[in-house]
Amino acid sequence: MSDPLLTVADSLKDRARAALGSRNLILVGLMGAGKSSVGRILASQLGIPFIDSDHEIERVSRMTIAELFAAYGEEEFRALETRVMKRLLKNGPRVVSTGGGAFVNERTRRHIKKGGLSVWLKADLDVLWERVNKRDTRPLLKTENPKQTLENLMNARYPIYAQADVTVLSRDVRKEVMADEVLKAVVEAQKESAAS
Ligand SMILES: Nc1ncnc2c1ncn2[C@@H]1O[C@H](COP(=O)(O)OP(=O)(O)OP(=O)(O)O)[C@@H](O)[C@H]1O
Ligand SMILES: O=C(O)C1=C[C@@H](O)[C@@H](O)[C@H](O)C1
Ligand SMILES: [Mg+2]
Repeated sequence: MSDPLLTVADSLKDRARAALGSRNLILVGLMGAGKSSVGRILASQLGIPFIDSDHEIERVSRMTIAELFAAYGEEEFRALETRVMKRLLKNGPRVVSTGGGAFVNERTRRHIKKGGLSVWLKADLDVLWERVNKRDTRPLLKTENPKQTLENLMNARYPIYAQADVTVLSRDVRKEVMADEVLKAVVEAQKESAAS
């Protein structure tokens, strides 16, 4: 006899996959929200390709994000990010994890809105700080008080991330649990848009 729990999990994946159709599933949110790690799990569960825009930018430029910021500055980085995102979102379905500032940029946001379903992984300051303070690869946090900088970014960006199609609370639960919550939110979003 089949395991009823497995059947429930399988049908969630199937329902989310059907709800997505040929659209991309695009994860947005601040540094440390879990876009890259949860995105990878989602892609494997949905059986569709996974792309991380930060990695794609590093691949095409053959430089790290930190090197790009240092050599060309944030403005040039954003212009490159917009071009890369536009290209990545032309075809779907894919799971695309974005860099933390991608959705904040108006042009990039337009490509994201056109290219699929955007999901904001929303987390509180302490959760984000616990996760990002372990590595110093993030150029925007190389300040005297990086936790305060992170809080300033939250205050400036949260009203913009709130424009995503769907919001999922990112908490200290297993990444697989977070991925399941995103799948449920995708199914719900599709139901709501079908009903309206
Ligand atoms: N649900 C979770 N529980 C515990 N740790 C997590 C969870 N989600 C992510 N992490 C950890 O937090 C760190 C940051 O996660 P991740 O790189 O996925 O974030 P991100 O949103 O892609 O950040 P960035 O915008 O900087 O790329 C990683 O070390 C990851 O393993
Ligand atoms: O929040 C941001 O603006 C950034 C987040 C990272 O993912 C990188 O894209 C880069 O470090 C900028
Ligand atoms: Mg990431």
